[in-house]
Amino acid sequence: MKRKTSLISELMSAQRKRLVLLGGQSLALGAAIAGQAVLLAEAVERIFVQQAPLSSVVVILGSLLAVMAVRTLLSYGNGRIGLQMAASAKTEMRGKVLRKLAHASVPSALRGQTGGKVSVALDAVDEADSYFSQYMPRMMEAAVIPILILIVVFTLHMNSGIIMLVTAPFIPIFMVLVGLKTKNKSEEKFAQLAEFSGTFLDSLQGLVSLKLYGRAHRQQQEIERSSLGYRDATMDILRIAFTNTFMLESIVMLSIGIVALELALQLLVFKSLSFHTAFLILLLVPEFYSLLKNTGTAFHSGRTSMGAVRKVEEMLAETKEERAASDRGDGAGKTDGTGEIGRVEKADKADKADKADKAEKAEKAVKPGTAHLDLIRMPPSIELRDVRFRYAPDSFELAVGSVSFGPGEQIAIVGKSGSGKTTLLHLIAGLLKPIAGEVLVNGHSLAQYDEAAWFEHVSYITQHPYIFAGTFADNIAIGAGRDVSRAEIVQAAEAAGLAAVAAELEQGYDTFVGEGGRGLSGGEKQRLALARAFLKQPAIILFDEPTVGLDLHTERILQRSIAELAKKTTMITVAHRLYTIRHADRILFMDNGALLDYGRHDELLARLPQYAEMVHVQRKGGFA
Ligand SMILES: Nc1ncnc2c1ncn2[C@@H]1O[C@H](COP(=O)(O)OP(=O)(O)OP(=O)(O)O)[C@@H](O)[C@H]1O
Repeated sequence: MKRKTSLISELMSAQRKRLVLLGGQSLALGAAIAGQAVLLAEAVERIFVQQAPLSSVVVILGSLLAVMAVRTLLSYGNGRIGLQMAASAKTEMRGKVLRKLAHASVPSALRGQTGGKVSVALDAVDEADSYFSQYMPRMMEAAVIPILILIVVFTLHMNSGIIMLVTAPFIPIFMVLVGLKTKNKSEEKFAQLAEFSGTFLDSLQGLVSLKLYGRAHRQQQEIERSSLGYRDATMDILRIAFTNTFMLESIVMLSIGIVALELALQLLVFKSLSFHTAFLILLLVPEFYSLLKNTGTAFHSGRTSMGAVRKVEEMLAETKEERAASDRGDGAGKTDGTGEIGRVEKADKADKADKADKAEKAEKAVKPGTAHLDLIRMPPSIELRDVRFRYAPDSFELAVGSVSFGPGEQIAIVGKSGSGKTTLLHLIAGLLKPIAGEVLVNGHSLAQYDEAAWFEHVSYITQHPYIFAGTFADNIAIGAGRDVSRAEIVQAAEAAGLAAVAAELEQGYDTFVGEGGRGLSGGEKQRLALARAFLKQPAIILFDEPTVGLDLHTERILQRSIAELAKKTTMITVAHRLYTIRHADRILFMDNGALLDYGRHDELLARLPQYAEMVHVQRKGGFA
């Protein structure tokens, strides 16, 4: 049998008490099975062979009923323990998956299909059920009861014991052969299911675009292809399951037949066996094989489950690797540290030594995990020190030199599309980790801060804020991260210019918005994000200014709200409007991943031709 997955070992070791109980109950079950056969053989012998009166077997029949009841209770008990083990293992597994997904870095969260991840978190975890609810109890029973029956048979009649001993291994051997095949097929099935779920969800989310671009039919074919792949993988497993059952039944019937023939010969031809012994053995033999056969069936579902657990394990390992990579500062976790980055750093040896020296000093100054104490000085000073970042080894590289922002400064990041503005914003937010250099907050590396403590001070207003299915008020309240009163929500909404929007809603602040509720326009969504920020009162606001033109009225409301919010915060804006740019304390001009220059509007206008050109273009476009 293949080695168990380490996740299964981990989950099983948490269930030690239940396993011991299962072992104990299985032993008692074995004794009940043997006892039941002994009592039944005795009753039949007395009634039919010795022709004894019924009154003389009343005690035996009463005991038989009692043993049968105990046997039923013990079987039920084993099933219950199995279900309990499955429930707690699934809870643990799902918890692990959700924790990993929740703590994944931004690049790894964006990687892969959402539907595939959902399928692993829900379906694969559910499929793991039978490993604990069926496979483990049956395996435990198979490890104890058949041995007990064999001992009884050997003491009664050596030949029958030998036949059972010789034929029994065929069942586990067959199980292993089939099981190995099933596990591979099961892994294939889950890969197919994840692909199918991913394709389906992607198609649903992009349905409008697919229709507009006439790609709906192709996508339909794609869904059909992946659903057929899933069907075929499932059918393969079912085919193996049916063959498995047929083969097991055949082996069992043949083995029982051989033992019965041998008993008949000894009883009738050689007359070396009493009816009582022969009948008792004949009662025990089917129990013996049926246990092994049930184990075979459970083994099949156990292997299917292991394939599913393997999928969960892969997902957990993937996230672990990425975390390890991002902790090492490998950017998106794709670099191996010996590639181009290594070469660049070799060429820059002196600089690197200097940096290492500085990093060591910073390390000594602040022990990891204690740096959040320095988040008291808010808004903080932020410094970028030779920050470099890359999504993947051969992809776009961002390299900003050194620049620092004082507490409460208003920073605008400008540049052409694709120049790295959002990437820089994410690096400052700590959503991406630099592959070289560091982002310092209040003089300490951002990497040393407790992530949750840092995020408590940050609000990030993207161009497409997430609106979840809930009321308008709930969607604002999420910004606070604590219980807030209706008055506070209304105040935040008013500050963000949302009061009029709320007044127009059918049920005001209690109107359902988001999925399945009322939709919101782009401008309304951004104002909702601003309202969240008003509630949160962060020390740093990262703002991705809308590129699409808003109407003048909305634009004014937004500007007023942002100016109000900016009073007590460091605000870093990916700016597209000349108004924002001109009012910034400092403008960072990005070009193809490099920070070309920074300064105030008039300074850049005087010394950076690219900036002057951008301003000129914007003026012509009427953005000013
Ligand atoms: N998750 C990602 N994986 C790989 N490359 C990425 C990823 N996100 C962005 N990029 C690439 O990084 C470069 C910079 O992207 P970024 O979004 O920072 O630019 P930007 O200046 O904000 O652009 P825009 O103004 O159009 O939003 C682009 O070439 C983009 O293709």
